[in-house]
Amino acid sequence: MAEAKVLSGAGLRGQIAGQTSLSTVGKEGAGLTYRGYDVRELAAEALFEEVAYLLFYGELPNREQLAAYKKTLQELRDLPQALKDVLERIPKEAHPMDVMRTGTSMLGNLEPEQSFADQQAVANRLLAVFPAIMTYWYRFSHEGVRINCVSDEETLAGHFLALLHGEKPSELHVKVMNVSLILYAEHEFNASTFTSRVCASTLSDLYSCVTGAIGSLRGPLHGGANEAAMEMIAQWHSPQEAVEGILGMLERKDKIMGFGHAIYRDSDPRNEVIKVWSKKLADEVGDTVLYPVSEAVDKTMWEQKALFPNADFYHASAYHFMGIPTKLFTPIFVCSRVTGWTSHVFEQRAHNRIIRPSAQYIGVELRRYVPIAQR
Ligand SMILES: CC(=O)SCCNC(=O)CCNC(=O)[C@H](O)C(C)(C)COP(=O)(O)OP(=O)(O)OC[C@H]1O[C@@H](n2cnc3c(N)ncnc32)[C@H](O)[C@@H]1OP(=O)(O)O
Ligand SMILES: O=C([O-])CC(=O)C(=O)O
Repeated sequence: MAEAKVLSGAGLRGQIAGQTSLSTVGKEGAGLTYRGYDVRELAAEALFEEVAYLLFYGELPNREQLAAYKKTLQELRDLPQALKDVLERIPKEAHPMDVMRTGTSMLGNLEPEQSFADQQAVANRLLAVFPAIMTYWYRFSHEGVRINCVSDEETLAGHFLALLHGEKPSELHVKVMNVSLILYAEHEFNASTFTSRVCASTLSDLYSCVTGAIGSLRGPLHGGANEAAMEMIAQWHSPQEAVEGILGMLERKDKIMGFGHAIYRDSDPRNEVIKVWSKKLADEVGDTVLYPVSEAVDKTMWEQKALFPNADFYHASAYHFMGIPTKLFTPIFVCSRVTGWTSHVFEQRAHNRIIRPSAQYIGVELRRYVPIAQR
């Protein structure tokens, strides 16, 4: 047996667990890059579809390539009837992340990945269909409406908002959703991506890799934090109340959702971007509570714990200002991160060895079996 090193820290922190050419996270002076591009530049300039193409194919598309890729995705938006039937049977009280997980799994039964040669087609299908999975279930179970899963919207950002609200979204909202999808697209070996790579390393199919990743993203320490942050800030009616609330939570040693990070040490580069857009949306809706409350929490966390808002914190208020129900926040993360997950699966498959670390045994020493009558 190969000799294994015992790790000192929990959570595999600081261990290099594989290679990627997709992104860098927290690299000195670089913040967050996707295939060498600064995420802040991409968020300012690019379309989410361009970023998806970049992750999948390694380079930004030219005008023709982008037009063709957008068209491919547009043509894949509709849901098969059997999937609609399943979504109609999921109760209103279900968590939408469970709906996304079930939707992915059901599609994997209806349109299985026949061979790894199909992997890009499956990734495109999932990317194109997630907004409809989420909104078809949501609007059927909450409003009794069977929506048309196809829209005239050119981009995935606009398409999602159009399906959710049943009307053409404003330019500002499409822009912010596009930025949000770019910010969430890829993040190296985070928990959900690592889940997808572990699954891929057994040579499993792409739907299984994505289903596992959704389960992993669901938790409040990972993607679920945007929803948890919203629930937290929504309870305060003024910055003063928020400061008192946070101080009380810190006193009780509660985790403050939307703050801190496993890799970044003093800021999350995605935060500065979404914070600006959240402020613009606050001004648009004439908000005088939620944004000031968020800023008060931000300031107090820095003063008290030197903890900074991660990508999730100002996403909460930004999504809220766009009229998105809180329980749909984390599924939007899925709509974006599916690009990162599937790109990682492709990398894993291209240079695969089954991921199988060792454990340090801390249980009892070898002992003899005791017959049941003698116990
Ligand atoms: C898109 C994303 O997935 S970003 C992450 C989203 N998750 C959240 O926002 C949940 C809240 N944050 C957290 O739970 C953590 O910061 C994590 C899970 C993101 C990272 O966890 P770790 O890598 O273990 O954090 P780290 O090692 O920096 O923690 C250092 C100390 O700060 C504390 N701390 C870290 N984050 C927080 C927080 N949000 N609230 C209160 N205390 C915190 C830790 O408890 C730890 O204290 P200790 O040394 O007394 O145990
Ligand atoms: O990298 C992480 O641990 C979590 C994160 O920010 C992400 O997945 O976007």
